[in-house]
Amino acid sequence: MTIQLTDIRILPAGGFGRNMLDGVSAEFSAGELTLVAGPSGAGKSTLLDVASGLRKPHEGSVRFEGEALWSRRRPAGPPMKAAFVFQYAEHQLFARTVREEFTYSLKPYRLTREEGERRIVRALEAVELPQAFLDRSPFSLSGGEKRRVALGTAFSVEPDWLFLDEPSAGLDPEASGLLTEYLARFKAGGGGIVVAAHDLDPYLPLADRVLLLNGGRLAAAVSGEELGRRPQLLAEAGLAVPESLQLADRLRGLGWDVPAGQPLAPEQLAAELAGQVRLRWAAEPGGSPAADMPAAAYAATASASAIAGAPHGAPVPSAGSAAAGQKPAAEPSSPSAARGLTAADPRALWAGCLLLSAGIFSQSSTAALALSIAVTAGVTAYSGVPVRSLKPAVRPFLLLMAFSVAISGARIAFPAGFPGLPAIGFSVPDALLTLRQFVKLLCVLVLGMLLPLLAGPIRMKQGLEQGLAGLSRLKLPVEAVALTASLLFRFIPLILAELERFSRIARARGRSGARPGSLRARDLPAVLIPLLVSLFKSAEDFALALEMRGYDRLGPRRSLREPLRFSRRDYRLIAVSLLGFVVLIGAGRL
Ligand SMILES: Nc1ncnc2c1ncn2[C@@H]1O[C@H](COP(=O)(O)OP(=O)(O)OP(=O)(O)O)[C@@H](O)[C@H]1O
Repeated sequence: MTIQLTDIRILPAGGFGRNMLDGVSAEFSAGELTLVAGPSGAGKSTLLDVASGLRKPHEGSVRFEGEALWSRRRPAGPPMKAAFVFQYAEHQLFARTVREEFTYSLKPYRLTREEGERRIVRALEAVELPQAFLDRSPFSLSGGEKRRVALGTAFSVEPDWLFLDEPSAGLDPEASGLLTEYLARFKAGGGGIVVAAHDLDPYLPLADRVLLLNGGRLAAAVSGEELGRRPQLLAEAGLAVPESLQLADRLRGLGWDVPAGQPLAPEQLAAELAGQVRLRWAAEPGGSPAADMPAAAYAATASASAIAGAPHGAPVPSAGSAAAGQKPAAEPSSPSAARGLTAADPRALWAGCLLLSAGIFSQSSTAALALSIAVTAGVTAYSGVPVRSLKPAVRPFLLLMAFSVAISGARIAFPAGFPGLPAIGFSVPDALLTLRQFVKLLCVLVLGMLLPLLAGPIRMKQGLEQGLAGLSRLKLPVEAVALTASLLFRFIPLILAELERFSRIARARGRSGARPGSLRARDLPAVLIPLLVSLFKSAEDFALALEMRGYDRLGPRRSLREPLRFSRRDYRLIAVSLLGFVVLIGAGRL
């Protein structure tokens, strides 16, 4: 069984910046542990999402057992019995009790009650959680306990594939040891494991393959053994050399015969060294330690302590040479690098949007509407906002438009001598009338959607506040209006993000038929209440954050942001929008 990724590309989520994954090809095999390493933001979690089928790539192919995993927007191909543990355990737990978490994970497998119970008991044993935890709320647990519950629910489904994102985050050393033991057994039983991790030490001894990512690109794909021999590859990919490899390197420098190749776990390394000490003693006449042994042993211990005390990730001398040529991780694009409209003053964007919308609304002839469409398309293309960011709102609008046009044009006439078959017809002029109104609305919708994508909710609110500041002298609640508008713009993406989170949970926990970003009707009963609770909680967090920032008592004094200032570019933007408005009005009168 293999999962094959070919030339995968994931475009940046907001439409700007570098690709989240850029031309990555990799293969994951059953019976192997693939370790995905890389600095923060390198694309590790995104790669796990793609490999497990949680996320459809924008470009490239994902094949499981030789068959494509996606057919258009839907998951297809042979079912992959996979379990996923997210980077943040709290992102995947939602039920009222730990038992319900297990029940939710096991439901798609239609097990008998006894079998389900057996799986739960075994999973709790594997993560060393007492059965009493079954009645507790996942949200009353500590970070490490939540992580154990998330791992336990993944183990309970006895998957063929395990995808683990930073699995030891929050785990104490004992639990981390239990996890690696479990993974070794899982792998020996033929299961495929893909782990994304910052802390490579626990997983290197088990790793068959290591993928090194940097800035969304695959910097190297090597076997665990090769990485043990060439730790400098890590430094070249912008990563610190893990302590286990640093220690092995130091010990080698001190004359110990540490085997090159697959990195050793600390206890394996200790056993290796102890074996060598015994051999040297045995080789001495009378079986006593060689004269230089205590010194060597002391040096080994000292170097181990020095490494332990060294700042995390400090390169050892031999790897340091490579570190000198270390590539920095790709810089995120800075605001000054933001191009075109993203850098514009939000007041200019508001003004431009209002002017063009007013021009579009005044249209009635078909030719003038065609001009409106051209203007909207031109502005969208110039803004650089990817069309796919507009799809979630535009697609349902187009459906509504098609439906309304069909209904408004439909004509049913019953013959005078009823009963008889009704005459069905279609009035093109009436349908066109509706179509024109909808096209105007569509253009304005698209222009309106560009605003928050270009300016971001905070700058939009600031723009409104400053732009309408003069009206506050007339005792108009300018600040409240600006806050309401910006909260609306903020809350809609939040609702969509929560929906996406629950859709991800559903798919990661066995509901493979669900489309990314959506929930199937049959999953709703289990997730609807937690989804609503989570949204109310977010609303409460919003309110609390606003209160803490003095929105309820400090008035304008609490604003610490730099005031916005118009630049030449903003005046040009308004002038061009004004010109667009005049042209549209003129076209409407022709
Ligand atoms: N929801 C999101 N919206 C916008 N950009 C995102 C989102 N999630 C991730 N990214 C961006 O995609 C890139 C890859 O992110 P990813 O989470 O895959 O990295 P990672 O290697 O797992 O990082 P870390 O080790 O910090 O978890 C990053 O540049 C990140 O900023």
